[in-house]
This record gives sequence, C-alpha cells and structure tokens, in this order.
Amino acid sequence: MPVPTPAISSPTPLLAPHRYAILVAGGSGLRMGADRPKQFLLLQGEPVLLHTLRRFAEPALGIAQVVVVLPFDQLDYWRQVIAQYQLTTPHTLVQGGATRWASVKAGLAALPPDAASGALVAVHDGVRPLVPHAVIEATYQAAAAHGAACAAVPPKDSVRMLAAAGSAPLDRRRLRLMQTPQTFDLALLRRAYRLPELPTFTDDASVVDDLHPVQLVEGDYRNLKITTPEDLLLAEALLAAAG
Ligand SMILES: Nc1ccn([C@@H]2O[C@H](COP(=O)(O)OP(=O)(O)OP(=O)(O)O)[C@@H](O)[C@H]2O)c(=O)n1
Ligand SMILES: C[C@](O)(CO)[C@H](O)COP(=O)(O)O
Repeated sequence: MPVPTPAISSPTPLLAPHRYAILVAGGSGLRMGADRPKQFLLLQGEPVLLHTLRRFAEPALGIAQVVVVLPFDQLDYWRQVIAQYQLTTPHTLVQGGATRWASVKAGLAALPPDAASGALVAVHDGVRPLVPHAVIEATYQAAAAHGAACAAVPPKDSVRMLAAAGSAPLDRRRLRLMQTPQTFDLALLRRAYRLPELPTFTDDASVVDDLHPVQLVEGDYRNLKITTPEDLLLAEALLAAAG
C-alpha cells in the first residue's frame, strides 16, 4: 500500500511517461549480519539505497516515476535519511512484504493503473548501487523490443550441480548469473504478479518465464548485489576507483 510522503511522492510530469522503476529495498539483510538493513549501510558516507536511487534519477533515462519499497519499520528512518542528505529526487515510498516477490507486487500496485500501453517497468535491487547507466538503458531498450529483458553476466568460476552421490560439472558456457535491472512491459509484469507466488521465484524473470520469453542483456560485474560484508568492501573499492 503506498505510504503518504508529501514532499516526494508525486511523479515528475516532465519526464517520458512510459518508463517506470521499482527499487526493492524491503529486506532485512540477514546475511550481512549488520546492526541495520544493508540498504542503509554507508558507502562513501552515504546509504547504499541513496546511491541506487541516484542512478535511476539520471534524467537521460527519462523515468517518469521511481517507486522505492522499504520494510514498514524503516519508513520513518528513510524519511530521516531524506532530510539528513537533503534528497530531492522524487520517488514514491511503498511498504514492502515478507518476500522479494511480495515487495515487487507492492511496488507494482503503486504505479498508475492506467499507464499507457507499451509502458515499461524496471525492477532493481536497492542493494545494487553500482549499476551502470548503460545497463539500465540497455534493459529498457531490449524490453521495448522483446517485452522482457534482464541483465546477466557469465559465471567466472567452474560450476557443479549437487547430486545424490557427489556432484557433477555444468557447462558454464551455457549459464548466466542474473542481475537486475529486470525490465518488462508493465502489463506483462502485472499479469505475471497476479499468479500465486512459488518458492522458485528468486527474481522477476522466474515470475515471468511461464508467460513470456525473457531476453538476456549484457550486465556488468561491477553491478554487484551487496549481500555479505566483503561485498561492501568491494563496492567501496569500485566507487573509489571510479573517482
Ligand atoms: N521481503 C523482501 C526481501 C528482499 N527485498 C529486496 O530484494 C533485494 C534482494 O534481496 P536480498 O539481497 O536477499 O536482501 P535481504 O532479503 O535484505 O537479504 P537476506 O536474504 O540476507 O536477509 C534487496 O534489495 C532486498 O531489500 C525486498 O524488497 N523485500
Ligand atoms: C534478483 C536477484 O538479485 C538476481 O540475481 C537475486 O535473485 C536476489 O536473490 P536474493 O536471495 O533475494 O538476494
């Protein structure tokens, strides 16, 4: 359910009307084991989620509305962050759910029900703060052409599948590691998220798979998901190197 946020909740009318984004940041960051959800940990002195939001606020992307999904008990904290960092980027604040799937569904409900035919929505993890502009743009363009387009990268390590007795190698040339943004025709994603949730839904592509083929777009190894403590160190180093 959208949460009233007077200063920041209105979409920017000047931007192109057919691109939307949902930044999911409704998780609690158990694997990080920090004193607060990892989307609020600091990178170069600013919360991870703020970095991510800035990437989507880039005017050249022409995104009409950005929805940020947060845990209910972090909404007030985010409002404090907005004040502290004098954030003026317009976004709609939404309360998340118990799973990523539920949080994306809540984000979708905050987008205009009467969005134009052909409207696109990018779903992005709030904890992937280093996503390059080119990757975001590429998923929007590929989704406009194919209906569904997700960023992915080839594995760098060898991969094995666990079996009853031991394990067996997989051909990594045929594997891809899924990143976000995962970008879709808005009507298609809405249809997919009306289906019941399954335990196999680890990302948005897996939710859409039964309805529509998903195009893979070249992701970027810098677009890491901050999950465990070493990811934060790596993100700091990458940001420092980028100047
Ligand atoms: N109920 C949830 C769970 C996850 N997410 C978001 O989905 C993204 C990917 O999830 P993950 O890395 O697993 O985040 P957490 O669930 O916070 O981490 P953990 O699994 O370690 O608890 C994150 O941006 C996270 O905030 C969400 O919006 N709502
Ligand atoms: C959506 C995702 O980031 C694609 O790699 C990933 O599936 C999220 O998984 P998590 O277990 O919720 O971190």
